[in-house]
Amino acid sequence: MGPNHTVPGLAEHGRCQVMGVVNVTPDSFSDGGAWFDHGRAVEHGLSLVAEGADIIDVGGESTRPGAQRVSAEEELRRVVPVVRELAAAGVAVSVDTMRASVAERSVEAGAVLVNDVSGGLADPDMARLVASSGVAYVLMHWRGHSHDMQSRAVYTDVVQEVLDELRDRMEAMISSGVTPDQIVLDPGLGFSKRPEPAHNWALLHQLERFHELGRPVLVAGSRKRFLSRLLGDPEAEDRPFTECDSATAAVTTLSADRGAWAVRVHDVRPNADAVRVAAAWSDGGARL
Ligand SMILES: Nc1nc2ncc(COP(=O)(O)O)nc2c(=O)[nH]1
Repeated sequence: MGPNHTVPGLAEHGRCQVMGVVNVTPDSFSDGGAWFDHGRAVEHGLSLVAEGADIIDVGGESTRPGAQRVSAEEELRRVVPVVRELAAAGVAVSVDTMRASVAERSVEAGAVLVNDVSGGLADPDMARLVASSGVAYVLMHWRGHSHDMQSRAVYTDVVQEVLDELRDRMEAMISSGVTPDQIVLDPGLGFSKRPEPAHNWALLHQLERFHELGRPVLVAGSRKRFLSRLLGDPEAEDRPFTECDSATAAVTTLSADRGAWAVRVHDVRPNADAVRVAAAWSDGGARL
């Protein structure tokens, strides 16, 4: 197990944490828009906490490859009420947004973490908001919006280049007033990464190198194409995304064993079990 960091505003459990996903979108690639209604989204978030989620990640804009952007007004309409109700229920809520305006209103509504897949590149105002609010911040590796991000998936050494680009973004955020302890890093599995060559597997294979950056690492492989491709059989197409939850739990176990601070997953229960197995295995049951 690698380092367990403390992140301001987030409880520490002495183990890898589980971030449950609630996509308040009509077209989410991984759950088919099941939680587009606010009431259903809040219910789903509470049920994920009951299954063992430590954090609930609320997103209002699909980031799957090819997805079109939604307006700031629509994104605000989708996420802020859900953030507010979950936070009021005592849930640790993160908001999955690239927009400073959405992050700001979500923090006001009680979010304790801003999960920015663009690492501050999509909205120049994000650094100011994160610095002024002091909120914890997920800085993910990103090379452009969904509509053309795969055209940027060209690397000579994907692990070294993702590390270098994350370091550059972290330094940029810190020079804008963000303190290092606010920052959680994420290699951005599936974002400007190709299944062939296996960029995502190369990043997971060398996950421990991300500790070189001295910040907690979030791994978000849940139901992603590199898993459905792995599990597909040669002649047929990929395994359906919603049938990749066992593989996701395997990624969780291995990520936790290699010191991931948290995993971001859709199906919480098997992953909540996996992080507990990894913790008990790692310390020989000392904390049981
Ligand atoms: N930090 C972080 N956030 C994310 N949000 C959405 C998605 C897209 O997946 P989904 O829409 O199926 O949840 N992936 C990530 C990710 O890899 N890292």
